Amino acid sequence: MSLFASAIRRSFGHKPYKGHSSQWIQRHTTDPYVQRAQQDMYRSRAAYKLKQMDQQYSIFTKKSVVIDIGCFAGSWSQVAMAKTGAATGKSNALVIGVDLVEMDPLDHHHFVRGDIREVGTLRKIDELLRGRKASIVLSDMAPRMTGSRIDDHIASVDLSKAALRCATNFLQEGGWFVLKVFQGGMLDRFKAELTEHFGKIRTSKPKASRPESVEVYLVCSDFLGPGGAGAVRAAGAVGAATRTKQDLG
Ligand SMILES: C[S@@+](CC[C@H](N)C(=O)[O-])C[C@H]1O[C@@H](n2cnc3c(N)ncnc32)[C@H](O)[C@@H]1O
Repeated sequence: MSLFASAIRRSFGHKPYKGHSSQWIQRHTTDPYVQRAQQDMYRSRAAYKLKQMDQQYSIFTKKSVVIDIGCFAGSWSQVAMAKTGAATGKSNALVIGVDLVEMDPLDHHHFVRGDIREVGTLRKIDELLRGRKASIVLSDMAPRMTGSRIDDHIASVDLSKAALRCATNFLQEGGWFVLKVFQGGMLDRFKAELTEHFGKIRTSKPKASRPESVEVYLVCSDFLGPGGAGAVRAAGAVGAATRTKQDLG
């Protein structure tokens, strides 16, 4: 057994890979990001995807208020806690994680167990925000995989729409929305929907995302606020009409 595999065994118990195929175990134990995550004390290799996107787009600032949807096992929340200063417990920053699955607690982190598609879950997030708006909404949610590419794509777009509902409810104007979605035929229409709410949308495939994976990330910024682009267009039209009236004297 390799040194790394025996270290994992020590950390995670006698049969850490029970239920996984030999192909999965081989890929997992030789993956450099898995090894780095061990060394850096991240709960999963997914941490590096968020870190790489932050390096490229500068998403986090100190004191940000973050909602991390689909947060289990917690590595995105760990990154968010460190980047915003919430991990110190002395900052104004706030990180709220949401997942269907119970998560081992992180210091100064707020966890909601629930389904993001349900109103009750949104209500719990609202209570934790105590009247504040979020500066960043993250979603690394993945559906339960069926093995059918098209079904997994549809389920991923459904989850993304639920994450978008959460983002439009809680984001402050100018805020960020970073989400994972599986590529497929409905992606372009979903992106068009996002343009109704965000000034900029970029598609990202961070290095830590396995090339063979169908996942991509959408990095949306400049949240347009309630009413979205429709409201902005209407305000523009009112402004233009007022200016024309003034011009006409
Ligand atoms: C790939 S994992 C997230 C990994 C995480 N970002 C990390 O860094 O450890 C996807 C998570 O999405 C969660 N999820 C899937 N559907 C959900 C839903 N409807 N509401 C909340 N969480 C959901 C799953 O339970 C799973 O834990």
